[in-house]
Amino acid sequence: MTAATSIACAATIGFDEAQAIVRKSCVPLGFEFVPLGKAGRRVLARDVVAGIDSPRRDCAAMDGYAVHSRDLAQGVIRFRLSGESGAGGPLPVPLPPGTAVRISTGAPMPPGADRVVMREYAMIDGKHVILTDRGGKGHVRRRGDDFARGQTLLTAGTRMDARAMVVTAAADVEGVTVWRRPRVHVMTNGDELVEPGKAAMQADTVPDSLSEALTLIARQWGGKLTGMSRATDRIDSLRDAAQAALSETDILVLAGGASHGHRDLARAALLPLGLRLAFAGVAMKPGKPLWYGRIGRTHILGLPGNPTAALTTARLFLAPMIAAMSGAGFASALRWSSHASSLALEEGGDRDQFLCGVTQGNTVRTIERQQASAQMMLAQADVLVERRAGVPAGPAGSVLQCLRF
Ligand SMILES: Nc1nc2c(c(=O)[nH]1)N[C@H]1C(S)=C(S)[C@@H](COP(=O)(O)OP(=O)(O)OC[C@H]3O[C@@H](n4cnc5c(N)ncnc54)[C@H](O)[C@@H]3O)O[C@H]1N2
Ligand code: MOO
Repeated sequence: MTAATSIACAATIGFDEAQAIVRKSCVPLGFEFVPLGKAGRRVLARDVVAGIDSPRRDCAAMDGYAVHSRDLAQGVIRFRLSGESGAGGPLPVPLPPGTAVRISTGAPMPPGADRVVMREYAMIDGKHVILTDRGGKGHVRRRGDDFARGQTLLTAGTRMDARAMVVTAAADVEGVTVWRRPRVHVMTNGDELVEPGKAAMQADTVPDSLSEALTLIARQWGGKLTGMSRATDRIDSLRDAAQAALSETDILVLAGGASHGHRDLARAALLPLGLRLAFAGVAMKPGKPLWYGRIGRTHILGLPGNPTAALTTARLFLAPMIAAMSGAGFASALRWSSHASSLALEEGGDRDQFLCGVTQGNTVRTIERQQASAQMMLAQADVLVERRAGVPAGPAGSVLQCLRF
C-alpha cells in the first residue's frame, strides 16, 4: 500500500493507479487440504499428480470379442469361445490361439489378445463365434494411454471446475491442496434502507438492493461470505458493525456513505478502528467516491451507494481482489474482450467511464441513459464497456473493450 492518506486530504487518483494499489496489496492467503467434495470452484495451490495409470491395464475400447490378430491375419473366422472379461470382473487368463473371449468396453484384455472385434461383426454359433471384421482397428486402449502414474495432470492456479474434477478423481486423488478463500463481510448503510419486501409498508424507505448482490459477487469470484450487516448513518452504528466483523474478515466491503455528504460517514467511522486509507476518490464514472484501505490485515473496500456505481466498482475492484486472494490472480477477473460498437460514440469525458452495455454476437450497444443511481438497466446489461477519459469520438463499428458484468 502507498503512504496512507488521512481522511481530510484524501485525493482523487486515476483508475489504473487505484487498481495497481489494490492489486499490489492483495496476495493469496495461504493454503489448505480439502476433500474433492469440497474442492469445487477452489483454486489449486499444488499440482494434481496421477496416482495410477489410466487405463490401468490394456483394455477393450469396444464391446465385442478379444482375439489374437495373428489368427485373423491367417484367415481364421470361426473362434472357440473361451470365457468373458468384464470391467471390474476377475482378471482374464491368457488367451489360447484360435479362441475368443467376450469382452466389454473398459474390460482388461486377456494376456496375448491384441485385438477386439466389435460385436456388430460377430455371430454366435453354439460354443463358437464367427468374426467377419478384418479391418485395421485394434480397438484396444493401452495401459497408461491417457495418463501415467506420476504425471502432472493439473497445475497450481487451475480452478476446480467439473472438467478438473473428472481429471482429479480419475487420477485416484481423494483431495487437493487449494488456496484459502478470502472471508468477505458485506455491510450496507443508510437510514432509509430496509430488507427487500418491507419497503411498500413503510413510507420513505428504500429496499436494500445491494446486500444480496454484493454477497453473490463475493461468492461468484471465490470468496466465503462470513457475514452481512446493515448499519444506519450514525458513526457508532457503522463503527460497531465494522468492529464486530473485523476479526473474522479478510475483505470488508462497505456500500454507501462514501461521498461528501454530512451523513457519509463510512471512512470517518472506521478511522478509530485503525483504518489506514490508501485512496479515497477515483477518477472514474461511475464510482468516483470509491475508497480503499486496511485495518490491520483486513482489506476495506468502500463502494459508492448508488447501485450501478456500487456494482460497477465491485466488478472492477472486489472481483479481482477476491480472485487474487484466492490464488486465481487479479487479472483472471479482468478478461476484457473486443466488440464493435453498434452506435456512434461521443468523445470520452474527463473521467474513465465504464458504461453498461448489451452485447449481440460481436457487437455491443451502450445503454442510452446511463446513471449511477439507475437499477433497471442492470436487467439488460451484460457487459461493462470501457471509455477512457479524453478518447476521441468514433463512428459505429469502433472497437470497444468489454468486461462480462
Ligand atoms: N457533494 C457531492 N455529492 C455527491 C458526490 C460528490 O462528489 N459531491 N458524489 C456523488 C456520487 S458520484 C455518488 S456515486 C454518490 C455516492 O454516494 P455515497 O456513497 O455517499 O452513497 P449514499 O449517499 O449512501 O447513497 C447514495 C444513493 O444510493 C442509495 N443506496 C445506498 N445504499 C443502497 C443500497 N444498499 N440499496 C439501495 N440503494 C442504496 C441511497 O439510498 C442513495 O439514494 O454520491 C453523489 N453525491
Ligand atoms: O461516481 Mo458516481 O458513482 O457517478 O454516481
